[in-house]
Amino acid sequence: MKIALIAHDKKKEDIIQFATAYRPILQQHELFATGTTGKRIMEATGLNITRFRSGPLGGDQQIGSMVANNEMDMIIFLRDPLTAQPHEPDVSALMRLSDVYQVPLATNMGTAEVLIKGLQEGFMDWRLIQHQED
Ligand SMILES: O=C(CO)COP(=O)(O)O
Repeated sequence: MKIALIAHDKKKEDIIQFATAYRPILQQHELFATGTTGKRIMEATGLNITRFRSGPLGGDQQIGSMVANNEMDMIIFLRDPLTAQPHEPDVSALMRLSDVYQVPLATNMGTAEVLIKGLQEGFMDWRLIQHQED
């Protein structure tokens, strides 16, 4: 599966903890991230991650483009709900596209844990069938 990992600045430590805790699961998949998030996770965990631009410079849009091409299976996006983001339209656009294409997207740690455990249990296997149809 192709999984995107994204976190706003105040959630970077949280996503590093998440990636560390679930490293054995994550390393079985193809990982993508926005620029700074990916760099921080790679440094902390050694996971192999394809990095896009930083969020404010278009990284969310690049991941959105993968969603629109049906090339992204899951998004973990730990958002900071208490800080205004200069690129809020890009953030909203990514969430909108995920809804358009039925791509599971977690915006907080609680949902992220459910998604990653569900992934391990095979709850995402429907995406494999969809890939075969493309
Ligand atoms: O701003 C972001 C998502 O909207 C994240 O970008 P960075 O990973 O580059 O900090």
